[in-house]
Amino acid sequence: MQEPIRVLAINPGSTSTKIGVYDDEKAILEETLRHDAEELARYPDLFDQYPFRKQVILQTLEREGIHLTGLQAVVGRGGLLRPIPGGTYKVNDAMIRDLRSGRYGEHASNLGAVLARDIAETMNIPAFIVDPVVVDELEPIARISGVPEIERRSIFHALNQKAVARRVAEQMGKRYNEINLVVAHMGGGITVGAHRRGRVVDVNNGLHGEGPFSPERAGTLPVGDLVAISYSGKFFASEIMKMIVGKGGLMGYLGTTDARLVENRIREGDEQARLVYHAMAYQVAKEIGSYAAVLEGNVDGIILTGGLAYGELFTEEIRKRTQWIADVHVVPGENELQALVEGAIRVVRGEEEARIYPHGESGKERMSMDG
Ligand SMILES: Nc1ncnc2c1ncn2[C@@H]1O[C@H](COP(=O)(O)OP(=O)(O)O)[C@@H](O)[C@H]1O
Ligand SMILES: CCCC(=O)OP(=O)(O)O
Repeated sequence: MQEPIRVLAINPGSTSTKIGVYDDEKAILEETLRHDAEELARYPDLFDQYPFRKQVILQTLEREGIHLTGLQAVVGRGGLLRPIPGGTYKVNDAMIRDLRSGRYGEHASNLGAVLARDIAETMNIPAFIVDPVVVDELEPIARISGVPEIERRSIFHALNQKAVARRVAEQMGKRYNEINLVVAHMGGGITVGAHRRGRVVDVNNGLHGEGPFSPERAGTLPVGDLVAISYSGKFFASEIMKMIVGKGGLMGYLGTTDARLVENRIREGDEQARLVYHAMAYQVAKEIGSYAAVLEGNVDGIILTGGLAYGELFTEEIRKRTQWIADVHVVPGENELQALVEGAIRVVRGEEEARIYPHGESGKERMSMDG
């Protein structure tokens, strides 16, 4: 019998590092290492977290008796790169440069490719990323922001939204590219996408102040008030950015990114916690309604996924407000580790060729809201 292909998958999120070791498509280890906000606050810059995240990965593997020598590939979640089509990409120098410099913005997923290559290099095996957060299938109409100088961009939980959408389509006895879905991924960040026949034609940019607020992000803000606060002389630009990503949302109002703690507080009668948690669900429901309009009301299903979808209080609040649109499917957690591994295995088996991330410079592409 042929030896299985063993792959390590690394998925750094804003509140956790998830790792998986798979023999072919079978998981032999899956672990979510949660990082509380205080722990991460010790690292002022994203890449300052690098040694800490690498250490927890290696310690977990050692504790589980999994040796790096048995691996055939390492795959990481792809971060903020230039907009590229979906697929499996070999980690290359241009990719590492863009991720380390934060040229297209900063997010924990920027660590994925770098961690993958670092570990892969010691074993002389390949490193990949699959469907990074910059997968871009927006229609031209969705790119118009309302200000000519600002173009809307596609930054979302592409890997999980697509993997879960495929799974639910299959359960419905349909193919992903035959139906229309609204998918809400609700993790540290929240993104809601309109999937029209297998393409995400519109989605809120989960990192740059669009959409519902989330455990650690502000989402859409009243823009005039944001400008006023930005020029009030009371805050540095970096402090404003932290209010939008990192210390916004649940963190800003309640001092935690952990929805489980918020649910406990609600059970103990904390009225502020109840109001804020319900407001987050309310904003997700509003966003789902707007993407149902994008699909002209032809919605075959609504999917609620990500860590927050474990919270029944939360998903019921969204269901109550959106079930008139279509059936609501709750798929808690995410399928990201498996989707990463499947993408890597297709290439290792030679079923698919790895895509090459392009080298190249263009000052115009630099994000104005980096960091
Ligand atoms: N059982 C649960 N009930 C309610 N919320 C949960 C549960 N498990 C995880 N969460 C919440 O989900 C959020 C993290 O989601 P996740 O998709 O793991 O995030 P990320 O990958 O962005 O770090 C956190 O607010 C966490 O507290
Ligand atoms: C929108 C980019 C992806 C994202 O927000 O991921 P996390 O929820 O894991 O932070």
